[in-house]
Amino acid sequence: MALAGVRVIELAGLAPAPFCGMILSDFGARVIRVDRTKVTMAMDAQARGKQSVALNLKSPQGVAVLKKLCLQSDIVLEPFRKGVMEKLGLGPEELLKENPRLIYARLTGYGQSGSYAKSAGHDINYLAMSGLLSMLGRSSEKPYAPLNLVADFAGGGLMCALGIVLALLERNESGQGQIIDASMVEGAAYVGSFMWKSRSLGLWNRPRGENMLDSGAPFYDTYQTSDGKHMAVGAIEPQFYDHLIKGLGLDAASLPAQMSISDWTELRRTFTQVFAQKTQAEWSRIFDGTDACVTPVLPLDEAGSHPHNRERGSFLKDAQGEVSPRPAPVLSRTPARPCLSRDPVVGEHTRSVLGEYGFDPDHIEQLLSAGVVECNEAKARL
Ligand SMILES: C[C@H](CCC[C@@H](C)[C@H]1CC[C@H]2[C@@H]3[C@H](O)C[C@@H]4C[C@H](O)CC[C@]4(C)[C@H]3C[C@H](O)[C@]12C)C(=O)SCCNC(=O)CCNC(=O)[C@H](O)C(C)(C)COP(=O)(O)OP(=O)(O)OC[C@H]1O[C@@H](n2cnc3c(N)ncnc32)[C@H](O)[C@@H]1OP(=O)(O)O
Repeated sequence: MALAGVRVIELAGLAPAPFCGMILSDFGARVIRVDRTKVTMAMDAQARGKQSVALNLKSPQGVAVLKKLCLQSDIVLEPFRKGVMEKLGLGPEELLKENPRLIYARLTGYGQSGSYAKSAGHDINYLAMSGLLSMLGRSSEKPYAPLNLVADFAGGGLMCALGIVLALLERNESGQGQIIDASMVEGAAYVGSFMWKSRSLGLWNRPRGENMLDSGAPFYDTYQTSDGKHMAVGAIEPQFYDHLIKGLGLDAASLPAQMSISDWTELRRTFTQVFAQKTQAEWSRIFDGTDACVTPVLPLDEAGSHPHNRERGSFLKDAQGEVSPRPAPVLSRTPARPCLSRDPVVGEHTRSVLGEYGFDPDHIEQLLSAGVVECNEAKARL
């Protein structure tokens, strides 16, 4: 796999950093998640392929353990508020002095500088600060955040993984690590570069929800079907729009022009009425195999069984029978080989990882009895 041999220490976080760690793990990196002690349940729903060490970083011995792990690692990924790692004596200066090849990835909302750097926040705040949230939502409605997809995952976890891979690539030449300051505000904004750079095209001149790509256009929207499901329509180009009109059984000559904005309300009404006359399956049969750019809106538990996704193996089932997306993109020689066994229990691998990283057995037992680390091998076997 592409990242085979790469060692990652991921400090347990909420959503973006676990996603970043899972990407690295899916593509072959060895990811050790450092959990807190005295935690019963892992909050990490993206723990595929990771191992867990439970370590109390509030104790000097715990800090020393983390330093030793980082000394033998390529990457440390930290998801805390600015200053937390420094307060623990685990800041980048400290760790890079000991291991100059270390890539120190800091995944935060507001970045390591600026007046918000130390403020708490979540995806919706970062999205708001990126400028993008102002563009999201239906006409005459307030801005609407599309789950926590944009800042946490696209602009956060994924962008941080990109930074890590770039730093690894560069390290091959320089032999040196570096610090990655991954701000979700900036990551989200960067993902949305098109929105800034396409303003001159007039794509966003109208109020929110009234433009071509923000649900303003009737040919770029979703419609309810007679069984209460939905179809997604993305028939932008005229040749594809023609297929849409044909599939809907409408007469193009009796409709207003596609790009006549003043007629969009009326056109949407027509499309709404027509889509409501058949079930999702019936519309899928009509549009499948055409260039109308019309697809069913699939719920999560149906996405994997759609013929197209099934043919490609786009979703995988783990040992517990849980279905989730397979890692993307697909590399031809070194594709990801995601781990299909269950997620780690908090502290399941403490003893084995410490042993592997050079802690002698007596020292491990001393750390365990002092409560600096915890091991839950037995719980994992239950
Ligand atoms: C929208 C998403 C967030 C979605 C998250 C949800 C999925 C979950 C949120 C609440 C969860 C539920 C809840 O917990 C109750 C149940 C618990 C149960 O176990 C499971 C079910 C629950 C219902 C549970 C279910 C779900 O998990 C939830 C619903 C996001 O936007 S995520 C993005 C958030 N932003 C960032 O990541 C940006 C960077 N980080 C930050 O800004 C801050 O970390 C943040 C997120 C604001 C949190 O601030 P906080 O004050 O809590 O932490 P920090 O200032 O960073 O400091 C960390 C302190 O912890 C110490 N520490 C860390 N590791 C260790 C260790 N191993 N040992 C000892 N101590 C440790 C560290 O030293 C810091 O201590 P100090 O404060 O003293 O410096």
